Amino acid sequence: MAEFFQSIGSFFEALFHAIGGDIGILSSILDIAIVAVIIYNVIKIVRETRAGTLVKGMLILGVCYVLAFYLKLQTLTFILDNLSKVLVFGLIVIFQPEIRRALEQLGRTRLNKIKILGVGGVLSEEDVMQRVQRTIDAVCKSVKVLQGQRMGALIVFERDIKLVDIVKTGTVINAEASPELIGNIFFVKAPLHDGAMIIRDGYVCAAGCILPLSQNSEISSELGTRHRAALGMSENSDAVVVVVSEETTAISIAYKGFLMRDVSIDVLKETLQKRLIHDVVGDGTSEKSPFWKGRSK
Ligand SMILES: Nc1ncnc2c1ncn2[C@@H]1O[C@H](COP(=O)(O)OP(=O)(O)OP(=O)(O)O)[C@@H](O)[C@H]1O
Repeated sequence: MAEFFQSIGSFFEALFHAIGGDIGILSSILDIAIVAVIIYNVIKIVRETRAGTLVKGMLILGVCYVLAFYLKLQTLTFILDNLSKVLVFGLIVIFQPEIRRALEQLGRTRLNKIKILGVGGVLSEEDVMQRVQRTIDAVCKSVKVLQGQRMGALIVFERDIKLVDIVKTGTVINAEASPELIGNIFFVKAPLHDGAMIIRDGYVCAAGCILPLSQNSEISSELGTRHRAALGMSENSDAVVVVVSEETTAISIAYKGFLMRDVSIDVLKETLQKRLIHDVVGDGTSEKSPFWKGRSK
């Protein structure tokens, strides 16, 4: 295997020499570019996730370590030195969802998206997006009805990461979304009202599904297991999760480990369109999403 990579390396070296390039300069440029991309993404993750507070804590520990070292406080230096070794493993455990998501994002390519959209298959991208739009309309309409009847709901919009294990915990439906169907599923006496509904490519894929609960200790204590499950799902996948509170009728949206609480139907519709249509077709409007403004847990 090592020989194989060596021969590939030699091939590229010979190629660069053949085209008159300097491998040293080229590799330095490549090196700097890769490191810049890694640093940019780490800063992005720190800013967008709960890592921010932890990084501040680590910086404080780092400053303490430097001070202790230069002031020759041997016991404190010893403790902080050993703590830092344990901390590396602790961070891997704490950030397991973020690390997993980052690796999953890395493994996702434009090709995957093309396949998911069904280009080259039976449906065109436009057909799938029209169906997704109809589903968003149906969900928004039924959410309004559910609020009026004080009924809770938990709706997961699957995106690139397939939720096969989650679907298995519920009952497969595979039907076109309509306000009537969604209303029926979440009707309090209906057998599938407990748990989450999963929507895949604009179809109601399953209902009565069990989601992973978030272990985040920063979640507001007034939020119960429905909201915790929504947040947990968004921490462990790229899904957009909609919650309608049975108690307060408030609508919340969980995405990438953040919960935006008490949103209006208009914001719900806008966010779903941005995450499920604009993000997928890549028209560049997704970053203007209101989701990241005023996010909370
Ligand atoms: N792990 C889970 N996966 C899917 N659904 C869940 C899960 N845990 C709880 N639920 C749903 O949440 C309901 C309980 O909601 P609970 O009252 O505890 O939460 P809440 O966040 O306070 O919501 P609400 O504001 O609607 O009362 C359950 O009946 C079930 O339908």
